[in-house]
Amino acid sequence: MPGAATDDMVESRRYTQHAQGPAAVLAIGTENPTNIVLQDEFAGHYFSLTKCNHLTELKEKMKRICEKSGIEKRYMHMGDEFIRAHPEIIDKNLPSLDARADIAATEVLKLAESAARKAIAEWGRPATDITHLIFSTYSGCRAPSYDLQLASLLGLRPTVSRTILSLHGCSGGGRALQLAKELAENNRGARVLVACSEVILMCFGCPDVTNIVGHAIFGDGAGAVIVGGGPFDDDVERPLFEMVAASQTMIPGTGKEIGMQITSTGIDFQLTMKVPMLIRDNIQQCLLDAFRSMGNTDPPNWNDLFWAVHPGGRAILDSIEGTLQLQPSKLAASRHVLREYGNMSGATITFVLDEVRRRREKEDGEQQKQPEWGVMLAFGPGITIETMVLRTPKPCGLKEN
Ligand SMILES: CC(C)(COP(=O)(O)OP(=O)(O)OC[C@H]1O[C@@H](n2cnc3c(N)ncnc32)[C@H](O)[C@@H]1OP(=O)(O)O)[C@@H](O)C(=O)NCCC(=O)NCCSC(=O)CC(=O)O
Repeated sequence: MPGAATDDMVESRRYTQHAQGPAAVLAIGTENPTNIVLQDEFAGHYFSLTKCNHLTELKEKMKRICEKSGIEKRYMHMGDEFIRAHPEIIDKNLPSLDARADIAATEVLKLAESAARKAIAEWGRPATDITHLIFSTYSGCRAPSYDLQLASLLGLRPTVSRTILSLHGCSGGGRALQLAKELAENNRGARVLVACSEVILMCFGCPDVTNIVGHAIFGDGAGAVIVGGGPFDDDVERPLFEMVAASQTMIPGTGKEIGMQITSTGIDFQLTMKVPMLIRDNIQQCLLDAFRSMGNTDPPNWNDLFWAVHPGGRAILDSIEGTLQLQPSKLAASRHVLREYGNMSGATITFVLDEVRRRREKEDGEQQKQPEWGVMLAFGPGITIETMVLRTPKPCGLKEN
């Protein structure tokens, strides 16, 4: 029977097990395959590769989409040789899930490992100090899965607490970072490795009108982030973004607007034309809710913030910029990532965070300081919007209290 002393012990343990202050991003690493696909050559290449040159109208539509995509290049593991070796990938009448899953098992892990090693090197502490691992991908088909394999490859401790997130699509990175924040803040000393790794191999196939936008914008990439709460090891750890408040919202009745389904012929996906408009119509409320959850009754001027927005597509960035009346520079990091890498689904947001901090460091050198407060936004099936309020940490020596 628990007595009073036991209650006190439990309460005191609950108190001492919390971190000091909000969790923070402590390091970021990214990786892509070496194979580059140029966007202005993509339509011709893709229709030849899939043997669909006879679909002339669709091919012309693909060219128009590529021109308007805001993308210059993407990275893709899969090339011509792979398709020649696996003709079932482009034949809807043949099962191809096994072949896809075999290759993905190697490539998803390889990209994640490289991104994670970069993040750990930047963090500066040994990999064995990682207490939690969250892995997000839409390419997982097996157990034990990528989380366990990555933990082994990196030499993490056997007690590392692992979680795998599956098929969250482009919101997977945002979700993983929110979970990492919760874990870091509720477990003093926790250091959470978030790894997001995506290869389009699982989805690649012949074009149709529902998937043509996806084939024109998705690419391969992996991002890794180390998240931890205070106290920090001031000799080594350098917080990059404080993760102040986070929330997830779904837009009711929009389950069919972004969809992914595993079939014997790979992942079928669709994106409807309503996606940019639905995000535009709901984004302001998500932001207001996020700031009100922190006790701010007056929302900030959106142009006083820095922005790390998942570049789901050029039209999504345009619609957010338009509805919030953002200055063009505000989404520059997101547009840069879209231009240089395309949409790498759940991994993309880690590239955007990396780009925001790179720009901040450059601007700080030039004395054009970025705003202290910012927002991270990611979108995925649901439609789900992941919102996180971020803050630039004060330089060492200027810390409050
Ligand atoms: C595709 C675009 C680059 C096209 O640019 P514009 O809209 O400016 O140009 P546009 O209106 O002339 O459209 C060019 C052609 O594309 C067609 N088109 C546009 N959107 C389409 C869609 N979703 N499905 C099929 N076709 C589409 C138009 O009808 C038009 O055909 P025609 O020329 O024949 O008239 C843009 O609409 C865009 O960025 N859309 C958002 C893409 C998106 O949904 N991303 C979310 C990814 S999912 C994600 O990030 C989360 C996740 O995966 O989980």
